Amino acid sequence: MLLLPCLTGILTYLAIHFGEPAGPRNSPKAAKRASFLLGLGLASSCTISITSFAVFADNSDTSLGSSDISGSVRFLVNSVQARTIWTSCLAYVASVIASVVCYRISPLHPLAGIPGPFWFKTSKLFGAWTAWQGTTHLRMKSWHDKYGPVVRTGPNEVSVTDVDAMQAMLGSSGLPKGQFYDGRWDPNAPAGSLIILQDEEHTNRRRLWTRGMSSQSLKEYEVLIGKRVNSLIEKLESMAGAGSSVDLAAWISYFTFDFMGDMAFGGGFELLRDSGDNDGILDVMKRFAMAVQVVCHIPWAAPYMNKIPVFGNNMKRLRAFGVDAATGRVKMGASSKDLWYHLTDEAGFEKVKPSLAGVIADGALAIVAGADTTVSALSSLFYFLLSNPHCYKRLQEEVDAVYPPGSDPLDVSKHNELIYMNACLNEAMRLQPPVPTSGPRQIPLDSNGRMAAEYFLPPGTQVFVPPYSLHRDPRYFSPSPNDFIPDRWLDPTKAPNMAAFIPFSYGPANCVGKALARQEMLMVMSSLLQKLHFSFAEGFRPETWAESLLDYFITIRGPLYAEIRIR
Ligand code: HEM
Repeated sequence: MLLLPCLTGILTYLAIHFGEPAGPRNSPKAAKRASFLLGLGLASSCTISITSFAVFADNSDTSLGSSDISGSVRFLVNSVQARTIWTSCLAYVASVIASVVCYRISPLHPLAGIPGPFWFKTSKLFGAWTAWQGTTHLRMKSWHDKYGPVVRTGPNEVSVTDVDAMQAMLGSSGLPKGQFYDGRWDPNAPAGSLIILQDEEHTNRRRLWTRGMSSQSLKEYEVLIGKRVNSLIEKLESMAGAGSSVDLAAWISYFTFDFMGDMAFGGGFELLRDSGDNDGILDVMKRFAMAVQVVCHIPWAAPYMNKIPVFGNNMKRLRAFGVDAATGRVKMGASSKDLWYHLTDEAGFEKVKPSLAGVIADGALAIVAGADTTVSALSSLFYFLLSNPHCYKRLQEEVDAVYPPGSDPLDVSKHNELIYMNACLNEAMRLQPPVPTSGPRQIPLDSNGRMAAEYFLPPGTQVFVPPYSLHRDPRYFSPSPNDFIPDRWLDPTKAPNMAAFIPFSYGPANCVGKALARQEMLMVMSSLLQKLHFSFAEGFRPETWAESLLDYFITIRGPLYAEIRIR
């Protein structure tokens, strides 16, 4: 009797698999089609089972057509037909799942030859669970250590840490973003932000960003950065003293969010002034980042997830924040050529005026992408400097030479003299890249596939190039790839393979804010080190910092307690 639902289950799977229309698997459209086929298969298998039961068994004491409600309930619980329905359903569902899993682990699957962890080949749910735990970067690293430079990390997904494949994956002739990014769409927002756009839309929007990040634009932002750096120093000075214990990571985040608010919306946060996040917006962003990272692994679930209040509410609050900030900026008008000025094309370079909805989405993106990443980089830099006092001492000497007491540490014309600081910053971003796994690219469905090392990747495969694994790969960063050694960036005879260093990603969708981030980080580090001295706070266990770092596309951090003294 179970044979029929099992056969229907296998047939449904084959219909879903071979009838796949052109378009990404797992996309909401494909999910809808699969749901329809599954529903149809389920109904058919139950009907077939019941009919065949009626033919072969004596069912005289029970009636399927009963109009008495309590009788129907009794029927569903007790009757032989009901048991047949339940068992048919279970057999059907089990056979669909078994067909999917068997195909994915079978030699027939086009990624069958690529090594990888067994369970992750069977379903993306394992990837989603790992994402929820924030440990994707660590798992990927351990898999690359075990299986080599190309690892199968999902049913139709691989991770590649081979620099020779980098150009083909991320470079100018590289791949479009993967369906992973579909999970970042807010279905209720009228426009998406730059990070989720593709093709021409991406190129057009990116042009506005590129103008906003030109060297001339960066000059305009110096004043904004300087103002917030001075507020940060004032606040830290007021807390300084022997025995002080200040959460440096939190204070640096107040600084970066205040600055990004100024730059994107002409204001919006006053975290430094308030000495904290009174409105809880940072918390909303953190919870949003966590939820969205899970959805990205199962993008077909995005429309359903938005209906779950915890997730939907965070998205709503974030959207409301963007709209409020934008409304404020429009009312206030331009006081300087901030990012908003460029994103709205106030200078009138574009033939078609950018939509307000797109600018709002990008303003919010600037804050999430620009502030959080910079805090992670700076906090990690402090962690490594305080853990390696000889490096701290050498950096302090450089800052004292370039910006002696009384000189202006915000003078960016001296940034090219900060050679050791740049090396320290590179080394911190190498060991703890603020975007540890980054998002995957995808081999287009209408292409002939690509090669990665000796493996063929068929159309539709998502490809991760995870910075955390790449940056700790002994082939590219030796000796001691897990140690903080800024000198590796200074000695030309031991120069690391720069192609393997991708904290800002690589290619046409790399970080558009890279130059701004570097300028901002050098300005704030020079100022802090000129005026203050830092050490780990009494009783703080530094190892808890590294343990606290979780991968939610951006990095979520724990506290970093330091004792601060005025120099
Ligand atoms: C240390 C600081 C930073 C790091 C490490 C960093 C890293 C990255 C990475 C790895 C990506 C690519 C993500 C992907 O593959 O989808 C990215 C994209 C992006 N970043 Fe940054 N970022 C930093 C600072 C900034 C700043 C200051 C801004 C300015 C607002 C910014 C704006 C963006 C934007 C808009 C994108 C999307 C680019 C696109 O899709 O074309 N980032 N960033």
